[in-house]
Amino acid sequence: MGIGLGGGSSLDETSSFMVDFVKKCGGYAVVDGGFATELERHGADLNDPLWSAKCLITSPHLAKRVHLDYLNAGANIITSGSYQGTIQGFEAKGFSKEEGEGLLRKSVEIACEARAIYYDRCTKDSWDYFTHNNDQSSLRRPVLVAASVGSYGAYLADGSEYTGKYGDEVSVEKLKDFHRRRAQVLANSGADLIAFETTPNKIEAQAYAELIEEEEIDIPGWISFSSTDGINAASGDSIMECAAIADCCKQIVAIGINCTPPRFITTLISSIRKVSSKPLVIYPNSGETYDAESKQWIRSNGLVDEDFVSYVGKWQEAGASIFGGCCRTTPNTIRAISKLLSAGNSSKYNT
Ligand SMILES: C[S+](C)CC[C@H](N)C(=O)O
Ligand SMILES: N[C@@H](CCS)C(=O)O
Ligand SMILES: [Zn+2]
Repeated sequence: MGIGLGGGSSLDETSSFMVDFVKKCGGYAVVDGGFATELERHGADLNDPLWSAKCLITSPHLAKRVHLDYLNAGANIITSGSYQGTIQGFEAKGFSKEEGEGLLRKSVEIACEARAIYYDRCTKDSWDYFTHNNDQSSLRRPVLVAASVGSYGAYLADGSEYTGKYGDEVSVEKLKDFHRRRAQVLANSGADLIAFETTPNKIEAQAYAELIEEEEIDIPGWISFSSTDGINAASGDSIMECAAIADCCKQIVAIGINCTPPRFITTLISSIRKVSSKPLVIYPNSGETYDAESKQWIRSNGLVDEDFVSYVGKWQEAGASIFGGCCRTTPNTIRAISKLLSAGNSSKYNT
């Protein structure tokens, strides 16, 4: 059972959802890292139009394992394997619409099962600890399951989530039609929130915001944007204009930047802060660049986990409160982020 608001929650409850969750987690929350990256580390071949969503068909056990890896590393929010899983994409593989919808639901079920396993272990561990130490300090962390929605560009599987250049024929209406059914299915899947990830442009943010209102999507969500220059969204649209669209939507409870090099994040946070006071979720990639043709990441500089983690304090100072990693980050990254933030928290309480 999740700790989400569930259907029929009031707008007031929704608007404070993420603020309350972050408070409950101790003033910051940790998101998981690269789902696809960790699947690959376990041997999955994701060279496929469905990319990480391929595992929903071929290796659901691995998906559960990856969620558990991230929970064990300290994540408070895990994102489902539905990023590049679309009903259209499943149909192209020969599945029926109903089967495609079933695979989307399954992505959330797998994440919920991982959370249940994690909770069970925590209960057992803390009971063992309590009986031996008379201390309840190892009680379980709060965990949300976020249903991932990748952009239209992700579905195109040509890397256009990093360009946002969809062509003149792609309108807000067309994007709404593209995303409609998946958003409805995921909103009713048992997820606590929807994560609209790696959004490269303004029209897609507009499409999400309108869809949420029109379809009465009644679970909270976040919209996070990609950037390739640290100033604008990936398409070149102003990040402030993109964030302002997300800010106007009541169901959107956090705004973010993901799958963007760490070195670009601080300036983007400052820009978003000019137009929104909603919680900010930051989960950059490793700093490498994605080559859509070979489906490989190309190393652009020598960033390693430790370098990534050294930025986190600056992002917190700039006003973000939810931190994690995206592509090419691993449970080690998430473990290091968790450690750093909890050390910061205990030093606050000790001074
Ligand atoms: C976030 S990107 C690395 C996902 C994969 C991309 N949409 C592709 O299919 O090439
Ligand atoms: N969370 C996604 C990637 C977003 S860019 C995944 O790893 O499947
Ligand atoms: Zn990513």
